[in-house]
Amino acid sequence: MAAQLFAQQGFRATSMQHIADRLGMTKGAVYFHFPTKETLAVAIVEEHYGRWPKVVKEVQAEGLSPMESAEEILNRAAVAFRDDPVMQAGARLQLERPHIDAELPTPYVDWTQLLQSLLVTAKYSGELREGVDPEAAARTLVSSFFGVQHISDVLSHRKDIAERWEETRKLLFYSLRA
Ligand SMILES: CCC[C@@H]1OCC(CO)=C1C(=O)O
Repeated sequence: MAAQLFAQQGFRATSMQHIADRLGMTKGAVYFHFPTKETLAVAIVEEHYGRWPKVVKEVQAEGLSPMESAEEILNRAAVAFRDDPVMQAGARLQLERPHIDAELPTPYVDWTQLLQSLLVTAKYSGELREGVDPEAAARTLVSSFFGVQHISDVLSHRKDIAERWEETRKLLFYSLRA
């Protein structure tokens, strides 16, 4: 599907003909659904963003502590980035935003906001190490996660992302826990 093409070769190198061929459709049929390649990229990014509230809700229904919820959401994100072409395409398209003439959401800010709110709750429930600033810690978790997923993508096409993220999260959450 189109997400796989965007994930593998990026926005600029992917033509509507490539997409039509991959989908087994005519180019006209693709244009019928998506008038431009940009609208298709926006749809994929929106699909990517749209998947996270469900993941967050599932984790928060598990009755974990705030700190455990933060850790579990990021663990699931690592697996999702490994296995889901829409996540992979969304991650690449958001890096290619300067070359996509369309309104795309600013990445990372929602992640930071979500993790910060969990870490603030963790602070007041005594789970957060004394002196740790929840906002700075949330930014560090997001930078670390997206750095790990990027390097894993470049070096192993994300095959080892779960292992790479596990070693990173162990260190990070060790430093965050009270
Ligand atoms: C927890 C929602 C996170 C949000 O949804 C997907 C995505 C892409 O990186 C986001 C972001 O960067 O903030």
